[in-house]
Amino acid sequence: MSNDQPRRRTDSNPAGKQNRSRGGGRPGGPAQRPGGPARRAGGGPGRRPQRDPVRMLAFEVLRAVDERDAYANLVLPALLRQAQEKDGLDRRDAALATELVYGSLRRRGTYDAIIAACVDRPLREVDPPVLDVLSLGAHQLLGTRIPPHAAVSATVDLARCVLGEGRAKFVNAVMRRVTARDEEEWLDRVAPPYEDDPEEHLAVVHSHPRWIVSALWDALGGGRSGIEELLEADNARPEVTLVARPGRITAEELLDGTGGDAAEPGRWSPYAVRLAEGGDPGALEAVRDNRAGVQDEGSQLVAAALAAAPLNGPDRLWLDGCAGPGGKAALLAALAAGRGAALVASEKQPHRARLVARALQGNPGPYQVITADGTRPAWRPGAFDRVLVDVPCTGLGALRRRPEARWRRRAEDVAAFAPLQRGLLRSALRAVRVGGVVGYATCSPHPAETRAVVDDVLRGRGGDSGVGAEWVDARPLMPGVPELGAGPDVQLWPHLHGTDAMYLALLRRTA
Ligand SMILES: C[S@@+](CC[C@H](N)C(=O)[O-])C[C@H]1O[C@@H](n2cnc3c(N)ncnc32)[C@H](O)[C@@H]1O
Repeated sequence: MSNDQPRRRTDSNPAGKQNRSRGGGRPGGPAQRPGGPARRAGGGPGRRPQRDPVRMLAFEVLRAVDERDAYANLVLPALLRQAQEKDGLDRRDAALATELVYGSLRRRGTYDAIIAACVDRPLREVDPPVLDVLSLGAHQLLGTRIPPHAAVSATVDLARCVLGEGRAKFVNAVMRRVTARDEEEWLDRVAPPYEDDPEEHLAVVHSHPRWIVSALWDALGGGRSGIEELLEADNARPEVTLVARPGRITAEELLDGTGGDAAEPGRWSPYAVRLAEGGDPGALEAVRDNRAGVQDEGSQLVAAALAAAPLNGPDRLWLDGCAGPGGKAALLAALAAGRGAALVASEKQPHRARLVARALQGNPGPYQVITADGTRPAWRPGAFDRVLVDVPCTGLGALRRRPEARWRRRAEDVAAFAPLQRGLLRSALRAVRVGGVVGYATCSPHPAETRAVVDDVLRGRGGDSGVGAEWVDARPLMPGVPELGAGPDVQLWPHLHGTDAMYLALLRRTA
């Protein structure tokens, strides 16, 4: 199965109801488990299924992601909180639920290819809730240390609870086929050899849509090892990084506040603190009162580089033209306050502008949050000394944080963002005064969203910004950060820097 094949959409068949015509079906041809036949799992028909709140919760999150395009990183914490109160879910349960949800979403491409080899019809003809149960089962079998018999039995019990007895039999049969091989053996079977089709091989083995493998490889360049490391980094759990907002708390004070072993300093940003696994940012007083926040180190580096870019003339008024939800704006506002400047944080979506206002609350210097379309400026041309536009993009640089995003995005999305990205950069160049600096940032390394946008705008392709601009080398403004490329722009990478794949171009207005 190609990893670009859409897998599932909404289900007309609510979970918990049997559907004999679609829900059952025969699994694929016979498969022998090494060392003997697969063990019967899930208990006999007479046994009542174990209702496991952890797996029920994980299933509920996967359904929300599939049915209503929910974001796992928003739905999961809310359901975990509820379950902690209602079912007494403890930390270990919460960690397992998180692993099951994130693991099965991230590895969906690989698991789908394996499940497809165990079923006698195209996956799109298998009901989405059945596929969700199978993904959770496949992840337990192939991606965790849960013993196979326990993984199969828990999956069949889940199927009996949420799908009904008929479809649970189907799930049981498929799961028993999956147990016939370990992950490596399955990949040898379902992925084409690298030599025959490198992109499809990497897509199946590392569970990314093929078009994303292709785009990331184009952006990264180089041979097999680099792209494999990048794809692996996308599948790893990202650590939680905090930002200590300057003028309000130092990184050292924030570290002390986490209580010893629970955190360590950031790798590159002087404001960063990395939380140890399982650390809960919401438990920290500094986060609760806004002196610190959760922010990837790449985003911190982008804001800090713009703030550090050399300027000719005054440095009084800064603009963040795409501010929501406010992470970079909060750091910029704190840095601006430190040198007597003010920040205007502008955001088109009112609900996101409210998030910006919340992020900036308590900032030690002057700031203003406005709701405005950055392509139709609500400010005078040349009003600002520094301008950031962190434009809407495909988010291909943050796949490790948004486990479902890679399956939702389409190749066409890249072109769909192009006019807005160019429009926002042209506006930013008009908003900055001559001698001032603009930062163009994306959380995507796709060349069509990064360098191509800046080149087009500088050359007046597709519309004249009416101003002159020149490149500023961004690399020296990220001191100590290795492997920043040939410049003058900067591309960060999860596998090289441990950050999201943020891109930054800095431009100085010349006329
Ligand atoms: C990548 S996000 C910015 C992230 C933000 N800089 C941060 O660090 O939290 C892009 C933002 O631009 C906003 N946006 C989209 N179109 C816009 C427009 N025409 N003018 C201003 N903002 C816009 C989106 O609503 C979104 O909040």
